[in-house]
Amino acid sequence: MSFRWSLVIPVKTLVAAKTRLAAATGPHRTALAVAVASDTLSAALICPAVARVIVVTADPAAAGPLAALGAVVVPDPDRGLNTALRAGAAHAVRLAPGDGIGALQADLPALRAAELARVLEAAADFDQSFVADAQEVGTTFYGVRPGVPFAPRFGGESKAKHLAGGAKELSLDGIDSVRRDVDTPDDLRAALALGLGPHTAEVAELLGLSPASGQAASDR
Ligand SMILES: Nc1nc2c(ncn2[C@@H]2O[C@H](COP(=O)(O)OP(=O)(O)OP(=O)(O)O)[C@@H](O)[C@H]2O)c(=O)[nH]1
Ligand SMILES: C=C(OP(=O)(O)O)C(=O)O
Repeated sequence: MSFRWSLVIPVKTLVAAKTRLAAATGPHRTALAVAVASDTLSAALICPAVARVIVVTADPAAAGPLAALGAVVVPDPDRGLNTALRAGAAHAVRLAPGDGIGALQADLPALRAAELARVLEAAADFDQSFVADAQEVGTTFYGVRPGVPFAPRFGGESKAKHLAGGAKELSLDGIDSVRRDVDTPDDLRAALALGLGPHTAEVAELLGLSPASGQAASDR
């Protein structure tokens, strides 16, 4: 691969985040949202093909811990997910016009750097590409090669939208952790089975879901 990547991770204002997990998480809902984003970010940052991670958020309670882990934080224009992603991508172009730009969902708590590396290597061969989520309905990664217009179509049935937009679906074996987004209690259990990162494992233990057995992203 002749270029590296800027990854943009969108993080919704915490008061509105992870509502489908509200009943299962009670007072720990916002902690879970930050933990899941922290594990996603940490795994991305140790991937050699990733030059930087740009978090787009309007929430200081998310921005603080994610900046401390190494993210560049960009303010959210607060006009929805794809606008937030485009704001992050515009910043990425200013910082490093010669790098690819990827959007990565924030809710991949089992993400393994080696699996993300395989996705980025494959993405380098296409102008626009994406990875469908584990349900085969949504999208967890959308990326463009350097200089290609960044046109994310996240939200709802976004796998079909990215296909319709001309992006190549990356159907690789062995990238379960990149596809395992967490929206529901069943998703959280599935991520637990793959191996949660340490931040999410700590919250999962508070929820009575697991022992604190999170592994560093480099070891998973
Ligand atoms: N910065 C930013 N991120 C967003 C916005 N809307 C959604 N996201 C992020 O996009 C991803 C998918 O979001 P959703 O599935 O809509 O929301 P969620 O908080 O994960 O879950 P629910 O509340 O259960 O829908 C998550 O990583 C969110 O943090 C937005 O307006 N701005
Ligand atoms: C916004 C999306 O994800 P989620 O499943 O988290 O709603 C999407 O897949 O486009």
